[in-house]
Amino acid sequence: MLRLGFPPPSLFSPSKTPESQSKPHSFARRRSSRCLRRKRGGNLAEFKNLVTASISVEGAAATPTVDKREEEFDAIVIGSGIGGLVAGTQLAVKGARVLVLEKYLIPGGSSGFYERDGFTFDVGSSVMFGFSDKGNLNLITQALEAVGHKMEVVPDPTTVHFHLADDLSVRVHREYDDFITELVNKFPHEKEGINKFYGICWKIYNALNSLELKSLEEPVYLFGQFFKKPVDCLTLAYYLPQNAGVIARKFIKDPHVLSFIDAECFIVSTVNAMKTPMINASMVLCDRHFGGINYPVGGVGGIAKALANGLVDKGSQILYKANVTSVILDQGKAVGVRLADGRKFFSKTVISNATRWDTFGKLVKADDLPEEEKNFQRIYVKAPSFLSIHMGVKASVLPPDTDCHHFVLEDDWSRLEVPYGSIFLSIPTVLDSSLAPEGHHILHIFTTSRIEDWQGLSIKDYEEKKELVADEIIKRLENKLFPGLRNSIVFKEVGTPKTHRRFLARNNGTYGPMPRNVPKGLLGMPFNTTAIDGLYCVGDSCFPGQGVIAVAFSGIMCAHRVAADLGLEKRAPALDTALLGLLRWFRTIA
Ligand SMILES: NC(=O)c1ccc[n+]([C@@H]2O[C@H](COP(=O)([O-])OP(=O)(O)OC[C@H]3O[C@@H](n4cnc5c(N)ncnc54)[C@H](O)[C@@H]3O)[C@@H](O)[C@H]2O)c1
Ligand SMILES: CC(C)=CCC/C(C)=C/C=C/C(C)=C/C=C/C(C)=C/C=C/C=C(C)/C=C/C=C(C)/C=C/C=C(\C)CCC=C(C)C
Repeated sequence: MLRLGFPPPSLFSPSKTPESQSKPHSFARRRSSRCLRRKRGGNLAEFKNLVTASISVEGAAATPTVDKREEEFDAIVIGSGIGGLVAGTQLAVKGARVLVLEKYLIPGGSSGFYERDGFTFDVGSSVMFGFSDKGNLNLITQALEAVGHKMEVVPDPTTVHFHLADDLSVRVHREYDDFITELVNKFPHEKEGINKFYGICWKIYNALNSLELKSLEEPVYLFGQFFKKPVDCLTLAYYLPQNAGVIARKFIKDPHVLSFIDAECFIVSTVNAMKTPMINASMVLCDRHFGGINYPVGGVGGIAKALANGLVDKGSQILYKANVTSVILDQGKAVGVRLADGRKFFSKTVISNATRWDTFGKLVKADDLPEEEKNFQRIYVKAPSFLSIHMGVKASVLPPDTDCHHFVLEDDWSRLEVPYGSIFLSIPTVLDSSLAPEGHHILHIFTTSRIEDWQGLSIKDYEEKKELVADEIIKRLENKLFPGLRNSIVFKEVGTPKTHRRFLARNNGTYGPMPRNVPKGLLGMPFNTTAIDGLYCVGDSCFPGQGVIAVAFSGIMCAHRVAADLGLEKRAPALDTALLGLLRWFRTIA
């Protein structure tokens, strides 16, 4: 069966919005009961919790408008992406009363899931960092543990198989030595440079891994870490303003190796190594070998479901179909939110998991954009969105031992960052066959694409263009990797940047912020506090940026800073002013 669209397909037409669907609630329940029948996709108790959470809060909110200040929460979180859920659950664990408001029908945002014809698709990436059982950087594991959940995972033997220009094929093996041996075998003359570059990545990773990770905006913690681990903190402070490309160029001369490192960085930052902060590069280039990439059994969507259930278990609430349209300000302080249906909720603090462009462009009705946000927009622009193709195929089309994740850049290195230039492909059924009907695999294909390409088209032209562009991409994969691919397709849905904008509520469907020019590493990236008292941001437009593990860290940092401001964690108000002022100044020089 061939279909074009995105979850749910009946909603997908350029003129409809999620709010205009007729029976979203029954859709959510149907989906829940279907999931209950799945063998490994989640257990009954989990799903009861999820549905009850939604019903109980909706019940509470059934009164016309909740606008009495005595109904106050400690924190309202706008959005249930992994950033919002981690912030919410961490606060709930510390004893705060949290309300998460999600526009869509299920939690997770870009890390959500959807089901069609027996296939369970991850909405976005299936490459999960931070999901191991060791070290301090397994932030997904830790976020789940905090609310008493543990997920079964399947270790991925190969993080990604690169198929690059000039017939360069490199497998990033789970074992670091196997990966380095393979790379050095391709470029023996650069053995020393390769070892030095990845060696520095390890130095940074080990420093990160030695710290207890909390808010860098909270001075008691930050100075405490400097006191306990001065060398590691100074190492991080030294590399904070640096980018991977400059460091790679100190040791490596061969342009092909440098292009390979560009591709390594691009898949996690959507920009080349010259623009990728060294700390972020080190984090991903090492975590994949330290803890390894591990795929959650039942699909990535299980992480958000477990966090949402954990939130409720800890006495907090989550409300779906809750589209926040504005943050309520009282004498310049954020005190609550207003929903599209007129309801209002009040809280001591408000945390936005919407992008900063949406938070300050739509949700906050301030006369002027705060200087802080002007600075953010001076340094960062919206990264492009994606064209994504979710397909079900006959298993016979894949050769035995096919890797789970692939990155394809066929002939021309210079096309790395060009829209549709390179192709990401994940086949999660290689690791968890329960995601597809027997004898089938899932192919999730994505490539960068800009919203401008999809605007101003009639519905017919839009649908035809989707089909055409998707077909080109599939043909390229057929030529490069899997002969016969097109004839093996049993299911296909195509999402465009407009789809991402609609269903993930992300400005222009952006994947997150990317530096406008060469940045000073991570120095210019804002943390969680904002220029508005009581309003915090979390997610990928906060330090350290794009990525599920990155937004999980942002959630941990945010919860710590908010908890300190709520009096649930130690704080030192005099030091706060000094540190926050200093960090603000750093950002202006970035
Ligand atoms: N696009 C991909 O391929 C993909 C896939 C998986 C993970 N990721 C990673 O996840 C990161 C994003 O995670 P995140 O936690 O920052 O955010 P997110 O975009 O995943 O989630 C934000 C959530 O907030 C909700 N929301 C936004 N505005 C709202 C409003 N006004 N009212 C109510 N709800 C609202 C959205 O519906 C969404 O569920 C990305 O940087 C990316 O690295 C991306
Ligand atoms: C404050 C000051 C100034 C100073 C001080 C010093 C210090 C102490 C510092 C510290 C720091 C820290 C702690 C930091 C941290 C950081 C972190 C954690 C980071 C992280 C990061 C992460 C990341 C970035 C990630 C990302 C990822 C991603 C994006 C992924 C993606 C994926 C995909 C897309 C897939 C692909 C696919 C295929 C190939 C198919």
